[in-house]
Amino acid sequence: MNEWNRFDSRATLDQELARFAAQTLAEAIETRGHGYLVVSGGSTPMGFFQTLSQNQTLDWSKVTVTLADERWVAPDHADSNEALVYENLLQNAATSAQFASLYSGDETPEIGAATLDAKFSALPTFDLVILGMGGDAHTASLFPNTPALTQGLDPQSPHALIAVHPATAPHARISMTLARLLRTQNLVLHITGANKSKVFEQAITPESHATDMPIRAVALQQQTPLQIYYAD
Ligand SMILES: O=C(O)[C@H](O)[C@@H](O)[C@H](O)[C@H](O)COP(=O)(O)O
Repeated sequence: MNEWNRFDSRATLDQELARFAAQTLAEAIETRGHGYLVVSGGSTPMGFFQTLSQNQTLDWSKVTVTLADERWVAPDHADSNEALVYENLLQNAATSAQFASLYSGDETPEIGAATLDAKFSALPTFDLVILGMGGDAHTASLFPNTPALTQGLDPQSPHALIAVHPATAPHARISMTLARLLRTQNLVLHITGANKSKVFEQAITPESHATDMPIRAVALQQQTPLQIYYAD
């Protein structure tokens, strides 16, 4: 179920992923009048964001962008994924896109998840979800060995959002559950560097467990085919 798309350079990867995203969103607008794109934070997607933001043929006013996860910080904080998306993706041609924030402003991500869960559960099937992965095999904010992981990886979870307190990364987080992330027409894992490729390969070996390597649950699920976009 995993299809690798390997590119010679990160620049080519960014261009091809931007082309795929734009084409997917254009088809969604054509068939149902609106496109839904879920992106991830971190450093990997910056070039992709900047490339996609320059696409002038897409009717961005009919696109909603949201995030797979968010750090529980105000949107003007340097570590906010929302800030990253505004500064790099919702620019140029893409300024007319709508953005659905995962940050409610509540004191904790637990309250935020409760506040926003109904809204994110009710969003239609996404057109494209683009995940990243950390060197510890977390994806979105589904971190290894966190109490919230059981619910986060439950394919039958009735929740779209959970609160996460990673022991190994800064900030409390809010994350989409795997169940919500998989309700998408297209699922992409965007990774760069030989180390991440090795981590992914290790996660899918029979000896690995999703509690230690959450990306395993994404890679081995049978609901939505996973496309891996990769460059060294
Ligand atoms: O908010 C976040 O941190 C992310 O959404 C997270 O899941 C990210 O995708 C990976 O940690 C990869 O991050 P890098 O691209 O920085 O390696």
